[in-house]
Parts: sequence; C-alpha cells; structure tokens
Amino acid sequence: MTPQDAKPVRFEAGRAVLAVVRLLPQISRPRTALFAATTVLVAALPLAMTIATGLLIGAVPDAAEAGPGSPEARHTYVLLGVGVAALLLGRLVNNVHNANAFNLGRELELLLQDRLVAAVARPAGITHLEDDEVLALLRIARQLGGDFIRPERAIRGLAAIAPEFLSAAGASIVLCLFNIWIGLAWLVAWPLIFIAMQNEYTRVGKTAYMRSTEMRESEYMRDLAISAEPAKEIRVWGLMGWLLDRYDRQWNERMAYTNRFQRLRARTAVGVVGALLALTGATALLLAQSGLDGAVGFAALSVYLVALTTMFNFSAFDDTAAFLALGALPVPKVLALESTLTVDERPVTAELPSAAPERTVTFANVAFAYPGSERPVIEGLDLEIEAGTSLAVVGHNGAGKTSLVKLLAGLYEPTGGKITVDGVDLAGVDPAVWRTRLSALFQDFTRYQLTVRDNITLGAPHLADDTDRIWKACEPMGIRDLIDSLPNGLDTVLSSEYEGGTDLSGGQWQRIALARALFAVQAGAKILILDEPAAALDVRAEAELYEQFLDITAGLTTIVISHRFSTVRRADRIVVLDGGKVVEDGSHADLMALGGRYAEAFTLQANRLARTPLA
Ligand SMILES: Nc1ncnc2c1ncn2[C@@H]1O[C@H](COP(=O)(O)OP(=O)(O)OP(=O)(O)O)[C@@H](O)[C@H]1O
Repeated sequence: MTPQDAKPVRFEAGRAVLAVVRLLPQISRPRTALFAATTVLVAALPLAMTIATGLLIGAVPDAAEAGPGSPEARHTYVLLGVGVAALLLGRLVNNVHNANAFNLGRELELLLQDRLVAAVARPAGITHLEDDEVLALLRIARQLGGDFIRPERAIRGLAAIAPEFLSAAGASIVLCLFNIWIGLAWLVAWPLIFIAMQNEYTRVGKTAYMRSTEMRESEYMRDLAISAEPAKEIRVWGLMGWLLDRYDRQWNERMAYTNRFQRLRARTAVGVVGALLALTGATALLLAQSGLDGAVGFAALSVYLVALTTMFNFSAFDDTAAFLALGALPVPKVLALESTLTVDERPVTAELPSAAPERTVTFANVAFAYPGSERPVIEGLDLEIEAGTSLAVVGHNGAGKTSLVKLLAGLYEPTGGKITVDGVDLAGVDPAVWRTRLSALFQDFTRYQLTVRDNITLGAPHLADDTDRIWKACEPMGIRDLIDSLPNGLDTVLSSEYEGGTDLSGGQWQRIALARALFAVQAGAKILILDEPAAALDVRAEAELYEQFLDITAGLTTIVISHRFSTVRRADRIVVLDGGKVVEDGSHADLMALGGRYAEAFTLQANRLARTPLA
C-alpha cells in the first residue's frame, strides 16, 4: 500500500459519522430520542450555570448594598438557585447520557456484527471468504486485539463531543452579544477545525485499517503460538522462538509504518493552531480593552470570559475526537459490504424436482479458475454422472478433483460451461434447495469442539434429537463401542480443552465425520460426496468402510475421491482427471484393459501393497 491509499476520500469522516447516527434509531427510537435530548441538556446546563454565575457575580454588590430582604437580594438568591440546580441537574443528566451512549454503542456493534455475519453467510459460495476486504471487516467484527477501530467508540465519542459542540456554539452566541464578528468567527471556526481534525484522524485510521492483511498475518502468528491444534508441531520442531520472533518483527514493522502516518500533517497543524491562537488572542484583547474602557460591565465581562473558556472544553483534538473518527470508519464499509453481497446473490430461475437427481448430473464443458487467479484448474470438463451409481475420481495431486466436487457442491461457480441436474442448470437453482440434496465430507473436514451428538447431527441439525437415527449412522462406521466408552456417551465433548471432554485419534475423527455424512443421507440427501473419506485409516479399513458405505448407500449417487485404488476399484465407474480434464473413463476392468495411467498406477500400488505385509 502506498501512503496515497491512506488519503481520506472527500467528506469520508462526515459520511462515516452520519452513517453511525442513522443507525441509532434502528437500535432503539426512544433511546435515540433520549440521546438527542440529553445531548442538548448536557450542553445547555453548564451554559445556564455559567450565565447564572456571571449574573450572580454582577448582582452581589447591588444586593449587599440594598441589604437582606431587598428585591436585589432576592434576585441573587434566584440566580444562586438556578446555578446550583443547573449544576446538579447537569451531573445527573451527564450520567444518564453516558450510560445511554455506552449501551447504544454496544448495541451498535452487535447490530453491525449481526448484519455483517448475515451478509457474509448469505452468498451460497465461499468466494467472498477469500476476499481481503471481507476478511478485514470480519476481523473488526471479531474485535480482535482490542482494536481501536471500534464502532462502539464512535458512539461514546459522539456522546461526549455533541454536547461540547452545542455548548461551544452557545458560548459563541454569548460572545455575539459582546461582538457579533468575534462570536460568528468562533461559531464558524470550531466546526472547520473539528472537520479538519476528523479528516486527519480518518486518514490515520485508514492507515491502520488498510493494513488489516498484515495485521491478520501477525495475529495468525500469535494464534499459532497459543492454539492447541498446532501446539504439537510447534513443540516438536522447537518453533516457539521462531514464531515469537516473527510475530514481534511483523508487529514492529506494522507499528513503524503506522507511526509514520500517525503524525498530524503540518498544514493541518499550522492551520488549526494558527486559527485558534488568532481568534483567542483577538477575543481576549478586545475583552480586556472593553473592560478597561468601561464599555462592558464587570458581570458581563465575567460571563464573556467564562464563555471563552467554555470554548476550550470542546474535544476536537483529544482521544475522544480520534475515537469518533476511527470508530465510525468501518461503519459505511459494513453497510456497503452488505449491499455488495446482496447484489451478488444470483436470482433463482429454475425449479429442481423433489426427486432430482433421478437421471443424470452433467458437467458440460465446465471451466473454473479460483477467484483472483487467471490459471484455470478445470478446463473443458465433460462428465455425465448417472444417478444412483457410484463414481470414483482419481488423479495426481492438484489434478482438480477437489475443485470438481466443490463446484458440484455450489461452493464456487464455474467460470465457463454449466452443471445440470436432470437437465436443470444448477446456476438457476436455489442453493439452499440444492444443498438439501447433498451430503459431503471433505478432506479437511471440521472437528467441531462440540458433543459427539452435535458432531454427527450437524449433517441434518433438525434431527438432532433422533438418537435411534444417530446410532444408525454410527453402527456402519464401527464407532458405537467407542462412543459407549466415552464418559458421557453421545454427550461427550470432543475436545480435551473442556472438562469431561476427550480428543479422538485421526481415524476415529474420520469415522465420526463419515457418520455425519451418513446422517445427512438418512435425512434425505441424494448425492454423497466423499473427498479422501478415510485417508487416516489403514488401507484395509478404508476399503472395508467404503464397501460398507456402498452397501448402505445403494441407489444413491456417490462420488468418491481417493488415492487408494483398493477403494476406488469398488466404484461402478472411475474417471481419471489430469489438468482439470477427464483423461480416462470406465469401470475398473475397462481401465485395466486400457493399460493407461489408471492401470499403471493401480499396478504400482498393488505391487507395493503386496510387499507390505501389514498394509
Ligand atoms: N482456494 C484456492 N485458491 C486458489 N487455488 C486453489 C485453491 N484450492 C486449490 N487451488 C489450486 O487448484 C488446483 C487443483 O486443486 P485441487 O484441490 O482441486 O486438486 P486435487 O486433485 O484435489 O489434489 P489433491 O489430490 O492433492 O487433493 C491446484 O493447483 C491448487 O493449487
């Protein structure tokens, strides 16, 4: 990123604060009204106290002369009463104002987080989750690292600054009574100074905000050091020192960069300080002269002087002002992301029959490149999968096997060609409907730190209470005894990070994940995708498991990716992928007879296995 990138867009600070203000009624209309009312009161009450005090000072000599009980004395009591009431009420209203602002701020963050999560969850695919801007916003949503770019702080900043601003405006009006030009100059100067400073803070905030990718990198290093999952490798390889060094280095580089752009720009500093000095000097000089001339009385002079000092209660330069700008910064971006991801939603134009697929799932001249990459990983792929049969996809690493099933699962959209189900183009089908027909287990399946029951029923969460069905999914996977032996059976948390929880072996985890896929099949899925379903099992166990799977899922369309030919050979049909294209296609017998890549790889693996007695 170049320093120019951090340059504020015109009115960016103002638009961000406005976006925050517009969201407030969505949180609560009554509390927004209260916020507005207390803003005015917090501004007005100190001003009322100031005026009453000034008038009181002016009235005391006359009252002393007139004596107790005189109208002049009564007048001073009234002024004293007004001053004290304004002081006490001011304190009370201030507390209500701050508490309300604090709660509104927290709810604003909740609202933004909800909207962000809903927006991010909306697209059917996962392309946007590899987008830098989306990840930057999600990082803010997670409130990692006690970030200072937090919308909640914008509300608190607004709560402090709005009354101060009104109070300064009131003081300017008071000064208008002394000298209209001086008063007007103050009335105009403060907003201009405030805007200039907000733009500076926004520029600084953007420097940090736009470095979110680097921040994620260093946070990743930190998380590696403190998470359980990579802990084994980090200890075995003695990586902790390296990790912390790298984290420190990245952190320092980031801070050095941020510090460079955090300084106030000279022209803003000179402009702001110059304007304030000139205006304060002129006001003080004129006041002093008018006092000495006798043009302004003692009481009025003290009111004007208090008004002048009130001007400097306004936070244009402190943390509060900075947090207003920084906190508001991501709000328009969250709102913009919401609309971007909504626009990206594709329209539903086709109805998928409830029994589909009954005939075929077809890839017709499908091409695909990952977002942000020009290189096609799938190109000119033609493949017709007969419904109700089992298909195995083989090929060397990077051949495009997983990409193919990700396209079928709708996680990405083809960049060319189309995928049809019983002749219906998937591009027009409601992704939610298509997902109900699918069950998938990916290579990098998730090990949820939840109960065994959750881990299995996440395949069809609406059936989570159906224990019989859970056991039906577990038995073919050979995990019933394992679950029975756990401290809380199905309700044992699968993580040693929780009391009473336990971790499992790689193979046991894989069996649990397979049970999850099977549970989804029982709930009505019609296509089962297994990407390296049992790589953590030994060859024989994987082959047996797949055999069982095929028995249980007979009549279902199954697609399995495996590097184990003992598994693959059991499928009705096998396709060999290379460079994102089908290069061989047929049954095990057909492909062996063909004597091509499949036959070569199969023979190689079979010979190796024959020499390995324990395999
Ligand atoms: N999220 C991604 N972004 C960019 N490129 C990717 C992404 N995932 C995979 N690729 C690239 O796509 C190509 C095909 O990957 P794919 O995972 O489909 O291969 P595969 O045949 O399943 O390999 P393996 O047998 O190793 O699992 C690879 O060159 C890989 O680098």
